[in-house]
Amino acid sequence: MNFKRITIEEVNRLQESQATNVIDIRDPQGFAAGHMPNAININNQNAADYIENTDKETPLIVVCYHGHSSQPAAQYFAAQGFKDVYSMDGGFEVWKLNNPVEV
Ligand SMILES: O=S(=O)([O-])[S-]
Repeated sequence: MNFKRITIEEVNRLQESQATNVIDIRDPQGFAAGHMPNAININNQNAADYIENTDKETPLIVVCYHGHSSQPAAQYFAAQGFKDVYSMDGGFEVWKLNNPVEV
């Protein structure tokens, strides 16, 4: 199973049309300073739990700073059985320019 790259515009459209899960793989400090609405900060400590307890049919959007490290992470989550996994191009650094940020 593979992941797809998605633009921020496509994320907005997807979230308008259906429920999604957003995971943010940045460091806790970066996450605490601001993140996408409803994003969950995922790290090596809580990833297994998240995988076990999350619906794999719901599209999963993986976010990092710039959209680079989210790609191997998205690949990993796809390999864990998530059906529809996206790596967000541009990452949070581009998201925050024009989109809501939650703290
Ligand atoms: O690798 S990254 O800078 O996109 S987090």
